[in-house]
Amino acid sequence: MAWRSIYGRTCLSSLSRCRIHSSNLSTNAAEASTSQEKILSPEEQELKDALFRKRKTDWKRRQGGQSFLDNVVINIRAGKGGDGCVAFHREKFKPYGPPSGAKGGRGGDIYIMPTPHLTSLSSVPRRVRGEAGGNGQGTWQNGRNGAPLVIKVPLGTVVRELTGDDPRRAKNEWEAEEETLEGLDKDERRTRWRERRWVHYPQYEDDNVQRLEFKEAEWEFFKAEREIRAARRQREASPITLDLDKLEDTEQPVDAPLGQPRTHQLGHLVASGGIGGYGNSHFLTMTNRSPKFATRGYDGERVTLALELKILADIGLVGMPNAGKSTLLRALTAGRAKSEVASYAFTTLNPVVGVVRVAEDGSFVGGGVEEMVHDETWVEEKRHQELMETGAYAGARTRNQSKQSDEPDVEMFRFTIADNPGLISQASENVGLGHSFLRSMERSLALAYVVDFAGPAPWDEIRVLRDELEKYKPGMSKQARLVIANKADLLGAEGDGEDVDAARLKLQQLQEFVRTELATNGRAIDVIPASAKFSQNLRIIVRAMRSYVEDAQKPVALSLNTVGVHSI
Ligand SMILES: Nc1nc2c(ncn2[C@@H]2O[C@H](COP(=O)(O)OP(=O)(O)OP(=O)(O)O)[C@@H](O)[C@H]2O)c(=O)[nH]1
Ligand SMILES: [Mg+2]
Repeated sequence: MAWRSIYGRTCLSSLSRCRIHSSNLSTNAAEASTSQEKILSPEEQELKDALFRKRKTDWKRRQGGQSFLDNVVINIRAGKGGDGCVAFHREKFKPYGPPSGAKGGRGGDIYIMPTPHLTSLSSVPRRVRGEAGGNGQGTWQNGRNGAPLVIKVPLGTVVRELTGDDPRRAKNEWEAEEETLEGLDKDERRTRWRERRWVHYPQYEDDNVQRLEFKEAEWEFFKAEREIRAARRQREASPITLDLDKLEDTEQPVDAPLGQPRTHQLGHLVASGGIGGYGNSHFLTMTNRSPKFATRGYDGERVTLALELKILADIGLVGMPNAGKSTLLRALTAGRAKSEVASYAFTTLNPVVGVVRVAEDGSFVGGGVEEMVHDETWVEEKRHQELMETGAYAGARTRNQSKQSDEPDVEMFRFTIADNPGLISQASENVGLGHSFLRSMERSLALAYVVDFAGPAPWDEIRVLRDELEKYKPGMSKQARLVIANKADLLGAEGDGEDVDAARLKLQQLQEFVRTELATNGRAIDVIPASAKFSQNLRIIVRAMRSYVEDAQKPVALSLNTVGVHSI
């Protein structure tokens, strides 16, 4: 403990030194930057911003999509079995009692279970060690079993066991033992092998190994171990793959230690604990009345699992950069989903999920205010800052206070919606941000194309998006149920009849394109003109999205009981 605290103090003091040092640095840097800002002309500033954004997107692209999703590799060791015991019963007037050494307990199993309370894999430990079984004791007392351990992961986690020569895989229990025996000659190997498997009565080891009974027991032990190894190899041939996107609330009986519940919600078994060793009473035979050896417990299974969290949003937004996906997400969630909005391409670098809460009358939280403008984030921040400085917020009501008037009273339904990075032509060849982020949408219940309706040919955008979805995964474009023609406010903005007619014609053209060229699973794709920025037509979008989610959830609810559970 002493060295720990000393170590801690040293670290802290050096840290605080660093902080002082860095704060000096930052003041200098701030001074430098203010002086630089003064010198930069607007064009230069713009160029600097553009370079910064380019660097940001390039960096993201170099990640190869790995940082879009939560990916972790965890190393699991189930508990070791407890050792058997060598003991003899002793009683008054009974100096040579029978062997009374009992069995060791079983090592704790490791389970994995999805839970709705987690949203990321950050809290999942990278190293998991199961509880070891207790050693057996004299007077026939078996060791206690190790308690099972449940690893909790967020709903929507995909679990894969790493096998073969994957460099991230840790050695399994047999390979680990083999490694310790490497380079030893035959006799030494045999001695080590015995040491790991047998417990001897004090000072009887040399005697034991000469005895015929021991040799016979060793041979039996060897045969049993061979079977265990074969079973393990067989298990490894079908690696664990689990798709944990459904909650499980079934209780399973457990072999828990005394004082713990007999049934537990465990989830899926991923590593079994080692079997406990036999006590010397197990080796009692007609010929060997006082066996002076017992076996040790087996190591628990060791597995390496790769966990990947797929963001499970009910609706995924797909669109080219700048189409207004992030603005739409903010508008639908009343600004609660903090997705950045700006007028340059690839503002959004990671998927962002928001929750849309719908009331019985079809209105949604935050959607009651028709005139609400969702502008670019920096513009909004600036506006807020100004209002703050002028004191306009002094009498403002809190969210809860304003709830009664602005928000629907009863939330009847909620669904999640994911804003994604922009998808562009040739994304499959790693242009733009690539298309690996589509993984997070693979399992969305429905996809919605978001296009810039004010652009010259919104149908071309849809064509590109559809092709890229198909290149990522054939058939994925059939998940699309909706086309949102965003920025409709820019058409017919002059208010004269001609403009409005032209906008109507364009909408008809778009609908015609969608009807004739987009493949569906026998369902019509809706086309809804809207303005995310000025919160127009959003209720219709929410109603449509709600119906897709309800449609998709019906068959899921029916097949809940038939979902295959992987057991090992
Ligand atoms: N006039 C108008 N402008 C909009 C509308 N929706 C979004 N915009 C503007 O379009 C620009 C891009 O919006 P974003 O929401 O960042 O677009 P995005 O699709 O998320 O872009 P990326 O994140 O780069 O893929 C911003 O300047 C928005 O203010 C709209 O309905 N009308
Ligand atoms: Mg965006």
